[in-house]
Amino acid sequence: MIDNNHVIPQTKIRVENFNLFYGKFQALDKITIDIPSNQITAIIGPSGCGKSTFIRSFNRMNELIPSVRTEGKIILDSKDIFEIDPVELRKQVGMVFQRPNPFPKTIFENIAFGPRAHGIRDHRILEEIVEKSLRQAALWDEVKDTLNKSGLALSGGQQQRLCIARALAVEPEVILMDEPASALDPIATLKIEELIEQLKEKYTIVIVTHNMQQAARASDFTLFFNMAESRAGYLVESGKTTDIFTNPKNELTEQYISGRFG
Ligand SMILES: Nc1ncnc2c1ncn2[C@@H]1O[C@H](COP(=O)(O)OP(=O)(O)OP(=O)(O)O)[C@@H](O)[C@H]1O
Repeated sequence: MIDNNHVIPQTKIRVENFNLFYGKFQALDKITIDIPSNQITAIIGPSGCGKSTFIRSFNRMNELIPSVRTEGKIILDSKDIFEIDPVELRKQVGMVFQRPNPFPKTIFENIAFGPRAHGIRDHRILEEIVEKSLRQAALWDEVKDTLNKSGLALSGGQQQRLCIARALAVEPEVILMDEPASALDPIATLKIEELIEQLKEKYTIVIVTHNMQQAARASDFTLFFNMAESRAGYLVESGKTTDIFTNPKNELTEQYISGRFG
């Protein structure tokens, strides 16, 4: 399909009328949005508006919290995620967190852990996966001679790329990133942004960020969330990142991106 001479990307995740409650508190209110395939979608909005809760819904991580209840649909390709086994779902929808969290194991074992848990035992195949994942995460050249060193001995930026490599090792389709560069210095941050740009060729990326420049620089689509008076998070506006940042339709979006609230 062609729209203003641009190809319209396919939908990877469709969210329909999605509500999420922590006990009696409603954290997400009637979210409906399509997340495009092989694109980078940034989620921005003031603290507490439900950005992390929203992306944690995509791989059902919120279900690990006992009080959580959801309503509505989340469809991955054509499958209802609530009908997919959560372990299988989390293989397809990987996650990278705010603080790099390598396992206290060697670099090799950090990457081999997931594939091994999914049944791959052959050491030669594991070696191939480790190399491929580290190459994709732009870390191979820096660690190829020290694969038996602890992942914790790497710098913060390297640790975060190790965590990205670990997520890639089980061949996900979607990678969720919750402020993946917020604990990193500007150079390590730019490396992560460059890496994310390369990864979208193969993966659908959804990234939460507080950093407006980062959203503007590094994403194709942007969703702006806000909080209602009840503190429930809702989607104010979504669209191409260039449109959201240059020509927002909603006054709240305009105020937020220009730093006038949040
Ligand atoms: N485990 C939980 N139990 C109860 N309430 C929670 C829980 N986790 C988050 N919340 C509440 O849900 C709301 C949304 O939180 P969430 O962390 O998703 O927001 P956020 O937009 O990602 O915030 P930030 O930008 O500060 O990280 C907040 O009011 C928060 O207090």
